[in-house]
Amino acid sequence: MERQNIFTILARDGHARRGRLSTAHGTVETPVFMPVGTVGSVKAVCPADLKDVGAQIILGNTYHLYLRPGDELVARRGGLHRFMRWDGPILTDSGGFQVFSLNELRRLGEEGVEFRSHLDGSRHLFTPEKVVSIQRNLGSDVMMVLDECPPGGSDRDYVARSLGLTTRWARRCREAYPAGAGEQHLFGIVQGGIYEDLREESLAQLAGIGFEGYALGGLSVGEKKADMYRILAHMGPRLPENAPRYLMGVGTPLDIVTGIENGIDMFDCVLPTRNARNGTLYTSQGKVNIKRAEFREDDSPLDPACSCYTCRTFSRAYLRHLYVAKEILSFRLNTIHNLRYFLDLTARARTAIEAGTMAALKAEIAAAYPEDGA
Ligand SMILES: Nc1ccc2nc(N)nc(O)c2c1
Ligand SMILES: [Zn+2]
Repeated sequence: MERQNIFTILARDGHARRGRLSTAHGTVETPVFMPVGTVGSVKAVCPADLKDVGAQIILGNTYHLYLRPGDELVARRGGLHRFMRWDGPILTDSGGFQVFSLNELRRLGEEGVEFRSHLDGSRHLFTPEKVVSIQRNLGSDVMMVLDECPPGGSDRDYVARSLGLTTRWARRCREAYPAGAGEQHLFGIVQGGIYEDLREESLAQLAGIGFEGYALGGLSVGEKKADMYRILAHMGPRLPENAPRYLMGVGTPLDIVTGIENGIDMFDCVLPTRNARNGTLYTSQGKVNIKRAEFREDDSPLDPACSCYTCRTFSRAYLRHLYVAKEILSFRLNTIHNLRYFLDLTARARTAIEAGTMAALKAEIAAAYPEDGA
């Protein structure tokens, strides 16, 4: 059957796109930031908090949920949406990246990647077919193919061989879940390291197989920022025009705005949630390190330009106190704010694209975050 187009472009500002992605659990207004909920929870906040800060779609992780509590257990509980009580769209990463980043002990072969659980050392094999089966058990709205993300700094020969494996695995994922087979979308992941020609080769091979969306993988993995921006500028606009484009694991506020101006629609990053827990808060005036003594008696809101629950309700003095006292509430209030900042940033980008003012938004973010530049 002819698949209806799942992605609509509503406005443009240069390469930037204002779009709308339809999924089985609702539509996603893009550009969009996706909070990371690795093991079925966005750390320190609940689904009501996520709705309150404007989250549309969140991330889960195949590797972690397969190991604990188990994808079949989640399926028996009605799938990940029901299990975690999140009724909006969910995207799950395929696990390949997590196997590489969490495990020294792993063996990579044509069949798949063999690894030991970081929880109990038990042995497992992820094949393309297996990661599709896991993501179908989880019931995620967007599934990612199994790919190899070459370590940052890998040489060109290694990257060239690796992208061939990634393409063969992507083809096996598509064969395991053909277009039209169900309501879940399957996205391909472009690799090719910091080499434009290898990136174009990876994309051509994936586009020849055909996916509902395309991700740029293999970035924000230790390469120089200038290399990431060079690949982003080269590949963002070259990704298929009428499909959603996802930049995996990125990034800082300036990275996100730079991604948007290069045609990217979807982003995920642990920075807002992870840095909330170590007291680094993102504001309209740049980063605020809430543990600094200067905030001891500061009655002002964390960010006067933010209307989140944390900024509406508490002072910097109180947020600093909670953090220094290692109160659990500190994690929740800091995370609510940081997520709201990243979600408001992409909401502002959606408005800016419609108004043709993306350049002004980028200049504002570059000024607030000078340390983020290339
Ligand atoms: N920076 C990242 C983050 C997540 C990734 N996930 C997959 N599957 N592949 C990559 O290359 C990633 C890169
Ligand atoms: Zn706030």
